[in-house]
Amino acid sequence: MYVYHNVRDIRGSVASMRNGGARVGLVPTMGALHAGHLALVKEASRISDQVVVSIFVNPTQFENADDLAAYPDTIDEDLRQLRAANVAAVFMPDANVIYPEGAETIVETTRLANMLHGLVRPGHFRGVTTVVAKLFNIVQPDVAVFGEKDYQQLQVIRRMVHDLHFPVEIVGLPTVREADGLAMSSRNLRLAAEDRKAAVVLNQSLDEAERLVAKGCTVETLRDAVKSVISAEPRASVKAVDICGADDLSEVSGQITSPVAIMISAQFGETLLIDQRVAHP
Ligand SMILES: Nc1ncnc2c1ncn2[C@@H]1O[C@H](COP(=O)(O)OP(=O)(O)OP(=O)(O)O)[C@@H](O)[C@H]1O
Ligand SMILES: CC(C)(CO)[C@@H](O)C(=O)[O-]
Ligand code: BAL
Repeated sequence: MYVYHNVRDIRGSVASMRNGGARVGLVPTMGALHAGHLALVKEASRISDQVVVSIFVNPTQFENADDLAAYPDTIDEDLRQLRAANVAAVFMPDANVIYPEGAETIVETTRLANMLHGLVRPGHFRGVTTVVAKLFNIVQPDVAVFGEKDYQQLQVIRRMVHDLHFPVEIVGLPTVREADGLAMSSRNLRLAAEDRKAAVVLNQSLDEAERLVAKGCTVETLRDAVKSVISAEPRASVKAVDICGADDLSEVSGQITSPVAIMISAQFGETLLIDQRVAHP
C-alpha cells in the first residue's frame, strides 16, 4: 500500500492503475477509522479493481474550532487497517496541499447546503463540497463510496456531481452500528462512559419512527414522537429532528404517503452526534 502526500504522486499512481485497465474506487474519510469506514472500503473493493482512501481532516467543514481541535487522530492504526483491507493507495495531504496559499475557490450547493443539518452547522456543507470536488479532481476516481449516516452529505454530493458533470459514480452504503444500535462514528471515541450508554437513545428513537411511519402517521406526530423518545434521556440534548422527502430532501407535511428521511442530531456532553433512517409508509 502506497501513502501519498502530494497531488502529483497520487495522480501518477491512479493514472498507472487506469492505464492497466483498472476501475478506481475512492473512499474519502477524515481518519479515526472504524467498522463503518471499513464497510465502505469493502464495498469499494467489490465494485472497483483498485481502492484509494483519502484521509484528510478538512478544516473548512468545521464551523467550530474546538470540534476541529478535538477530532480524533489514530493514524498508525488507520494505516494498519487499510493495509489489511488491501487498499492500493492512501492520499493523506497536508492542509496547504488542498488549500494552496491564496485559495479562494469554493463549491456550494446553494439550497441543499443551507437547510436542515446545514442550519445546525452553518458553512459545513460548503466545506464538504469544496473538499470533495478537490478530491475528485485530484484522484479522478471512477466511483466514490459514502455512508448514508451522513444522509444530507450524500444528497449534497450527488447534487454537486450532477451539476458539475463529474464523471464519478456515487454509491451510498447503509449505516454500520455497534451491537447496541449506536451508529459508529469517529466522534463516539470522545463520549464519556455514561454518554456512550445514553447515546443508544438515537437509534431507539429511529426504531420508534420506523414503526410509526409503517403504521401510518403525520409528519407532526412523527417529529413529536422522535423528540419525546430522545428527551426522555436526560443526558441527551436534541438539536434537530428533520423529516423530509427521502430522495430530494423536499419539504413534507401532513400524512406520510411516501418514504421520508428522518435525520436527528443531539448533543451528549461536548459531542454532537447524528443519525438517520429512511422510513417507508
Ligand atoms: N457508521 C457508519 N456506517 C457507514 N458509513 C459511515 C459510518 N460512519 C461514517 N461513515 C461514512 O464514512 C465516511 C467518512 O466519514 P468520517 O470520516 O466523517 O467518519 P465519521 O465516523 O462519520 O466521523 P464523524 O465523527 O465526523 O461523524 C463518510 O462517507 C461517512 O458517511
Ligand atoms: C466526505 C468527507 C471525507 C469530506 O471531508 C467528510 O465529510 C466525511 O468524512 O464524511
Ligand atoms: N462525517 C461528517 C464529517 C463531519 O462531521 O464534519
